[in-house]
Amino acid sequence: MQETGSISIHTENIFPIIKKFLYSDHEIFLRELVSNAVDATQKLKSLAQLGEFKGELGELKVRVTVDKEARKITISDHGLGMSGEEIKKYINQIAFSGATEFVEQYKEKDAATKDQIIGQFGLGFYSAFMVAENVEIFSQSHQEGTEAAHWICDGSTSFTLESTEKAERGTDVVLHVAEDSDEFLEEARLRTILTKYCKFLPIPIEFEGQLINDTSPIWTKQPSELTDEDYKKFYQELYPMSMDEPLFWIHLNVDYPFNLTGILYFPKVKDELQFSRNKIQLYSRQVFITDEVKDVVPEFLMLLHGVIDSPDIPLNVSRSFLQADAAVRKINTYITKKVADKLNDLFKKDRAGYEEKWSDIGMFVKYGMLSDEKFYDKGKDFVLLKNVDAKLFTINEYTEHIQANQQDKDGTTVVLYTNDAEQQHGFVAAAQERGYDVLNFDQVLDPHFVGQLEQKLEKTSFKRVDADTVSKLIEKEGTTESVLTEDDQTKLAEVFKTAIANEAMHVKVAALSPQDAPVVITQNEFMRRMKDMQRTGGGGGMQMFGAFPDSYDVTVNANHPLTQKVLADGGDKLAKQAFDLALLAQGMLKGEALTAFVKRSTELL
Ligand SMILES: Nc1ncnc2c1ncn2[C@@H]1O[C@H](COP(=O)(O)OP(=O)(O)OP(=O)(O)O)[C@@H](O)[C@H]1O
Repeated sequence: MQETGSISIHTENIFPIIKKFLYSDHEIFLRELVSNAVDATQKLKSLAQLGEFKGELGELKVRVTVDKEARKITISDHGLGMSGEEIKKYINQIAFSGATEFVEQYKEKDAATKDQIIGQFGLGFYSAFMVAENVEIFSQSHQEGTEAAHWICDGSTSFTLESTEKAERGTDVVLHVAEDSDEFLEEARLRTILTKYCKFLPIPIEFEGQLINDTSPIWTKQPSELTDEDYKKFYQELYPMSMDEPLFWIHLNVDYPFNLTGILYFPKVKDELQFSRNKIQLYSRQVFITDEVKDVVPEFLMLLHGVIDSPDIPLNVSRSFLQADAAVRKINTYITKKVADKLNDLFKKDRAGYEEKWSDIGMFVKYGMLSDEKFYDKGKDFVLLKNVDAKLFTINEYTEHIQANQQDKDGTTVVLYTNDAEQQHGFVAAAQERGYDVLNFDQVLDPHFVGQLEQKLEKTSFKRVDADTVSKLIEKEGTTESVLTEDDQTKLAEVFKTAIANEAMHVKVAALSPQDAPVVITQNEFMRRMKDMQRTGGGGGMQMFGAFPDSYDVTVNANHPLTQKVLADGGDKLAKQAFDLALLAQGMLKGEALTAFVKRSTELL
């Protein structure tokens, strides 16, 4: 038999279009052809299992070889093969119409969407023409009594089909590599592509005599069959460059209402701003698709590593469509829930181990709570708050811990925190002396997290320890009486104002305990937060706060022996000294002012 013919498709010359537009992604031809070979092999295995194929299966390997001299790449399988009629049906019709459909969709899209389609659309068999000027198929069907067939085509709509001799069952696809695709004749290049896309395919893939893949990666197995070592080993396999072991992992496995398996690893995070290059890899039936999993994995979990395998993730559509896709949304929700359950489980079953890992997982948890309401609802039970003594509490435990001592006169629980325990040491110590507890909120996300907790927790407010003098941080019933008359207080304030001589420092005299410091410099919590937000790009209405210079409250303690001495003395030297001491305690005394202070101190001594 010999036949030449013309393939009937709607678009003439799809070949140049595909070749031109898919330039950046030519390498996927190999993924497509090897996947087809694997599919054909698996189909034959299924037929054998069903008893519909009774012959010898033999060794079911897919072989890829390259002959640089002859400019040939060959992909051979021992799968179910095709008869001449089947080639006409599956290749001439299905493969070509798939490519036509692609081009039609593609032509309508704008440039940005085009970029996204590339690499997500399985172009199938036709992608061979991105690198080959001629493609041949030699195929022997598994069905007894069929002649082997030989098909040749140059990507245009005409083809030749003839019968041939082929000893073994299965299909050889031979690519005659085009002039402009020399790179694909390099063994190293082909090996890299195979390793990228075919590393976990379910049928052995041999390239130039070497096995490329692990046919049963651990995500396809049951968790009960696996040990911790297996998970760690697989992590190494996924990220050979990674130095650290993962902290823990989640084995995903769901078959209804969508199909998904995979393993998500929690990595060790060295510092918060280090964004990892190890990304989650997305597979579809063990074929690598992409590591751009945005939209499939919730944003806050992008820091995780691992693999997700799902045939239900539509790969042939654009990004905007993906976001709206119901299956993708469900996958998102499922993953979020799984991660929350795992964390909750770790927390419940091994509190000590969980606390040990907290410095690494704290950021995920807080980020998750901030970005996802549902995650907040779960996370509030296992998020931990650390105090300055490095003790960890859940939110409930903490509220209970401070309730008795840190309620103000209106019954609001006041949570005190520091964002820099070193710098605010004086304030922290003063609060602790009062029996107050102080939390450490010194991570990048903490300002936002404080804001969120304040909104969510009833009758609770948050104050940074240096937001006010210790007696005012939590306002209780009953006030301390001043030992000074009102006249004296006004006089005292004047002395300090003159001594400080700075518009940004608002002096006020208050009756604090004699044990408190003589002078305390604070920045109002509200004003400070507004300015912080403005600095981190809060924008909008915050602009006006940013425009103000930093301003501070200087509280002079009327009941402290030193301030009484200042009043008796009348001069501003002592006042200046007391003010500078307060600045010094906060690390705000610098440069010339510091030199002047040291000089004055020596004189006073
Ligand atoms: N190595 C092969 N052995 C047997 N049949 C094959 C082989 N390669 C391709 N085919 C047949 O040709 C058809 C078309 O292949 P093509 O790769 O274009 O599309 P597909 O595999 O159906 O879908 P996809 O676009 O996801 O790759 C296949 O469905 C299959 O029936």
